[in-house]
Amino acid sequence: MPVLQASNVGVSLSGAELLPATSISLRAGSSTAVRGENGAGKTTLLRVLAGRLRPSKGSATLLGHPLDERGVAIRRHVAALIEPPTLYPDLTLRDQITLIVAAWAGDAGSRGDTEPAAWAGFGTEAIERFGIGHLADRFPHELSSGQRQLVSLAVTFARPGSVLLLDEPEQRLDPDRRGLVAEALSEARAQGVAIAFASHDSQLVARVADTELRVGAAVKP
Ligand SMILES: Nc1ncnc2c1ncn2[C@@H]1O[C@H](COP(=O)(O)OP(=O)(O)OP(=O)(O)O)[C@@H](O)[C@H]1O
Repeated sequence: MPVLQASNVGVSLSGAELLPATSISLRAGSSTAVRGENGAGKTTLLRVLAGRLRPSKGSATLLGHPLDERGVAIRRHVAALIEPPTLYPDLTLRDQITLIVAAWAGDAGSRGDTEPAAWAGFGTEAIERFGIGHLADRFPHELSSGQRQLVSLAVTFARPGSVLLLDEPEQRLDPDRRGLVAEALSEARAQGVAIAFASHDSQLVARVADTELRVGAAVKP
């Protein structure tokens, strides 16, 4: 059974088609690259899959249940980097990630399905994985745009889940850091995570994706 599946989901707003009917099926341990030109609807599709946008047509399921009835399950299973996470201006990078991971750990612990102690190292691991350990004591305004993207990735990968949704994870990153993204995605896929990511980076797609889904442009220029 696919972990996350969408059948003919489409989004229209005030008569404009943001996403033409699109189907996608994500299995555990698979990685799908969502491709298409600017404005084709990639971000819109990811927002639908993350339960952040209700489709105007079609349907989606998470672990066999309708996505729009699965608010708690989405939070529990899906880690998504679509919009950058909100960073607290007065907290260092280390404290931001510690706080975010502690909130998730508390949530998981209150459900009794994950030991809060098991979460303790996730934030530190994620910071190290994206090579931003040396920035841990900086505040958000002291980071470059690429460094902010690495923080966003660290926050997203710090959260274990069955599904990972990423919108252009390579954006603003230099080639070496794009390599770190490829490694992190490959590792997550090997661990059984179902991945969908939108990307304009053909190298990253070739390295990490086992399936490509082309999203059709809704409005041609
Ligand atoms: N809030 C909105 N209101 C109206 N139209 C929107 C809105 N958000 C996006 N769109 C339109 O929806 C279409 C799909 O946008 P989307 O962001 O999903 O494209 P994309 O494939 O991710 O593009 P890119 O590669 O440039 O990131 C575009 O034509 C865009 O102009």
